[in-house]
Amino acid sequence: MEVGNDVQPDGYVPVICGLSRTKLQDLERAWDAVRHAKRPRVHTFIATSEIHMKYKLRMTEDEVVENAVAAVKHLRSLGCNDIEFSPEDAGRSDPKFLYRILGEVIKAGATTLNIPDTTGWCLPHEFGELIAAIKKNTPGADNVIISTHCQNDLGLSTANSLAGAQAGARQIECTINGIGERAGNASLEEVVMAIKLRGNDVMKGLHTGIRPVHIYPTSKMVSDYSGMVVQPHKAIVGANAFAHESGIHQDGMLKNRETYEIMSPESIGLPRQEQDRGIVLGKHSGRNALNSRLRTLGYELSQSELDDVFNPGLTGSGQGLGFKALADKKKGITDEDILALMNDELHQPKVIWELLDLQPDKERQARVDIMATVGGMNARALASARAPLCRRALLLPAGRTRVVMRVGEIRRPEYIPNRIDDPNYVRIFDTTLRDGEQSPGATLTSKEKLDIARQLAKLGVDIIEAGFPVASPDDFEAVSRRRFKALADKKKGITDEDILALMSDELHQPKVIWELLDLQVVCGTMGMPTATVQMKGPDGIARIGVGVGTGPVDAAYKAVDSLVRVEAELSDYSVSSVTQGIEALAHTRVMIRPSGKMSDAGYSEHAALGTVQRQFSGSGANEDIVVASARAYVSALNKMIGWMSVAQKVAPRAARATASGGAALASVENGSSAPSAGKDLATSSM
Ligand SMILES: CC(=O)SCCNC(=O)CCNC(=O)[C@H](O)C(C)(C)COP(=O)(O)OP(=O)(O)OC[C@H]1O[C@@H](n2cnc3c(N)ncnc32)[C@H](O)[C@@H]1OP(=O)(O)O
Ligand SMILES: CC(C)C(=O)C(=O)O
Repeated sequence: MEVGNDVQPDGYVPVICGLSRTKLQDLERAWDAVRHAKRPRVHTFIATSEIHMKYKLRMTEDEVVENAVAAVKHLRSLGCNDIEFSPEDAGRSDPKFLYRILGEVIKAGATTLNIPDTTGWCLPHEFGELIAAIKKNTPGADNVIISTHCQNDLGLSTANSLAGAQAGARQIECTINGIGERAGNASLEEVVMAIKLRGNDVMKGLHTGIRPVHIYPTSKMVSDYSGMVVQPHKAIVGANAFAHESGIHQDGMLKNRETYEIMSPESIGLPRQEQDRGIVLGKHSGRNALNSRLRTLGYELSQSELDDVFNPGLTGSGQGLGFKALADKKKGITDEDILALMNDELHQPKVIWELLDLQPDKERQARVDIMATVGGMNARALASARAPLCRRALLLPAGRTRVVMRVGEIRRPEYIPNRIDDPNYVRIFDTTLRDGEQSPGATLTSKEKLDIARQLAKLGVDIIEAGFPVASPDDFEAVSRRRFKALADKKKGITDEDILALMSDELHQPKVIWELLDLQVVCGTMGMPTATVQMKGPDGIARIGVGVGTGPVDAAYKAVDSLVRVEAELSDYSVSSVTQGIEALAHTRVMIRPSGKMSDAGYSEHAALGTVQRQFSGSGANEDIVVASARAYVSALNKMIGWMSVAQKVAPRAARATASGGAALASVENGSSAPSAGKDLATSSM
């Protein structure tokens, strides 16, 4: 899908927007980046608070108004007729000055007025009053769209955005997972779901065009790509958002899920087994939750049997370890734990499914052939699961539920830059790719940005702010590549710059330069942890490397380093389990940066931090934590090598910076029979 040009069957195509200061050079670059989109928009801004004007801009009010008006007029003269203007730090600006500057930019041709609470200073009632006052006192405000852009410094960004919409704003700027500068931005998923659930009853019918079933996959993608982990208790998309730990809640959930859930996980694209109901068995669980899980596992217990399993100490049977005692010792009780608890002659399950055949295959999959008698009829099914989950596989057919996701009815009015025909429609303006990427530590490659933009289009966001084109060649490319195919179609002469941008596009894919084939680790209390890896290099030849480290992961990384031979420092490493239990899938994220002889390489400009060394993220998932860790590391190394090869080709500044890194690579190459990343840089940039 060519984001910004391909029209979806219902007529939807997102607006593609680029951000720009009021400087002519920025404006032209931004327009150049977006103008081939079907619906191009430029967003220009200048600060209006006393503190920003005096210390940052060193401009008077009159000069600020003059700059703003000139910028909007210049954009009009370039042919841009969808123009958004923001008075930066509006939340701390004098409202009277805001009415003045906003009135002037409307006269000059602005179509959307965005009101940023840049420092997250306002309380919800204040921000709502500010929006209402702007609508009331700004000449011409009735003929434009008023928008909100709320930062989260006091944790109020979602509340402020909603207060703004209730006061008349019809565009909300937000980011996926709420990522952004400092404490982040209003989170798209929170804003959208609040409007979806409460828009009708308490917000006078407000609604959006977002398709919520795409929320969870989008959140996951942004988190994986940016390396910004979502906190477990984050509203809507956090790992615990639909999990229930305590007995009273679990009991309620089993009786009716609306007792503790105001939306279903399926509605945001997170499938859940119906009979699970998000119940996490643990020390706070009660009998009802335990009994429900036992039934799912095939056990039908009488009340006294259940009491016995739940807490043998209480029933006086005193036989074995009960559920409560086990839960006290262990965080998170899995099906395997329960099966072990029940591994007692007294508690054999009723035979519902009978195992006929079990066949582990080469890919460590177990296939089971099972037979069931359901309602007097014989049924037979084949199921498979990864070894060692043979038992799980047995349970699959009984437990599987098909989750049907409904997109729901979307009422999206025709797109007119300064008008919304439906008075209650709120446009969703996503700024993940610009403001979100301003999160210190977040890095996104062009390919990742394009993937996210595609996902945002699936989600149905009205406007995608794709970047700040003047910031760097990378940012320009990230905005403009959304329409490159269309550019090639329309443009008669493709310039060198176009070709370089396209080339960097190809090279920017985190393509597999080095591939991890096999990994074996020996570790324990005796001796040194040692890892052996087999990897396929850029020349397609498989080689074996060995490393000794302080632990198994360190040893694996050293083994990878012995083959890849680029100098990288691990700046962050985290591991989380995707599912519960001993067989849980480990999900590992790493961040690396060039080091040693290459430490001069990979610099780029960051809005908040100035010149910063780029970091490269990678993630990997596997049942084996060391394999997951090695995959994440190799993926980050591939990204770093890919980025540096592009930097050498398309960005003169980066090329200077990478010169010493390149030399280091070349010297490695000379002394080694393995192909170095340097050789790959040379060949892949041809
Ligand atoms: C609230 C926000 O999120 S705003 C968006 C923040 N995003 C970014 O900054 C994107 C990344 N930024 C960059 O790459 C760089 O800062 C650039 C390319 C935009 C500018 O780089 P430089 O020209 O080297 O300027 P630098 O960043 O050092 O300083 C900013 C300059 O812009 C001026 N400026 C800031 N905002 C504006 C504005 N809206 N309109 C005009 N000038 C502005 C500042 O006063 C300062 O001017 P000075 O150099 O005369 O003192
Ligand atoms: C550019 C503006 C809208 C901004 O990001 C802010 O003020 O926070």
